[in-house]
Amino acid sequence: MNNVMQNPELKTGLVLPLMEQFYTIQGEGYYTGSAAYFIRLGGCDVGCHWCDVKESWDENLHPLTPVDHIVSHAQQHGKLAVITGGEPLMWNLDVLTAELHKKGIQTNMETSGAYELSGEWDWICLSPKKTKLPTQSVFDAAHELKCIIYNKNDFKFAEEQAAMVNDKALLFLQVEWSKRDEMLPLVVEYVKNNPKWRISTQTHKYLDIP
Ligand SMILES: C[S@@+](CC[C@H](N)C(=O)[O-])C[C@H]1O[C@@H](n2cnc3c(N)ncnc32)[C@H](O)[C@@H]1O
Ligand SMILES: Nc1nc2[nH]cc(C(=O)O)c2c(=O)[nH]1
Ligand code: SF4
Ligand SMILES: [Mg+2]
Repeated sequence: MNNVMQNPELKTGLVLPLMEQFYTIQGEGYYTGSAAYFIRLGGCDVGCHWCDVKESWDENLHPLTPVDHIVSHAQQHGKLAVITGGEPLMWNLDVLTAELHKKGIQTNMETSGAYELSGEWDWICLSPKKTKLPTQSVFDAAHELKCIIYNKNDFKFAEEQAAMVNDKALLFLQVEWSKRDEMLPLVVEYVKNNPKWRISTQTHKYLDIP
């Protein structure tokens, strides 16, 4: 076991490995266009080869930060927080989300769902990955399913994941950024033929904002 994992305060969720926090516009999914304070936690062992934030993967590189410190910054920037990573569900998020709620801040999360759910959430965006499938707890609680399309096989995977998620979840297809020129036309055709899906694009990358 590594250094970070041994910390008892991490188990209780009083500290979390913080990579960065920044105020920006949610670029993806249902909340696209909304101002949001992003809290990016370090640590991920899912291993997506196209991941756009590989610097997050090694949790030991990201300082264990008291939750009250994180929340005191969040409360200076609007009323919506997005917890992302890395894979945020590697950590106990009960304290972070309770403290954000105490300050009247909405709690949204971006997750692969690869770990059991913790935390109290107003909105969960589940983006399943083939290398480490979501747990049932996250399929049941997700508000949106956002499947990444890197190649043609990913449409089939997206349908399999849609069959697993709860009936209320909104369904989004998001093209993998480096394949956008090749795959976006296929995603457009797919959504026209299968209108239960919507398109999500990484609008922050087009806008050139964080
Ligand atoms: C960096 S991940 C962090 C949260 C969590 N680990 C997850 O995968 O949902 C945030 C979102 O970005 C998506 N994403 C990551 N790299 C991407 C890429 N190259 N193109 C499109 N979406 C990407 C993920 O699928 C996820 O929906
Ligand atoms: N603007 C902006 N929107 C985002 N939506 C999800 C992001 C993420 O990395 O989790 C992200 C991000 O990194 N930036
Ligand atoms: S699960 Fe999320 S953070 Fe982890 S490698 Fe995949 S996209 Fe990156
Ligand atoms: Mg991102």
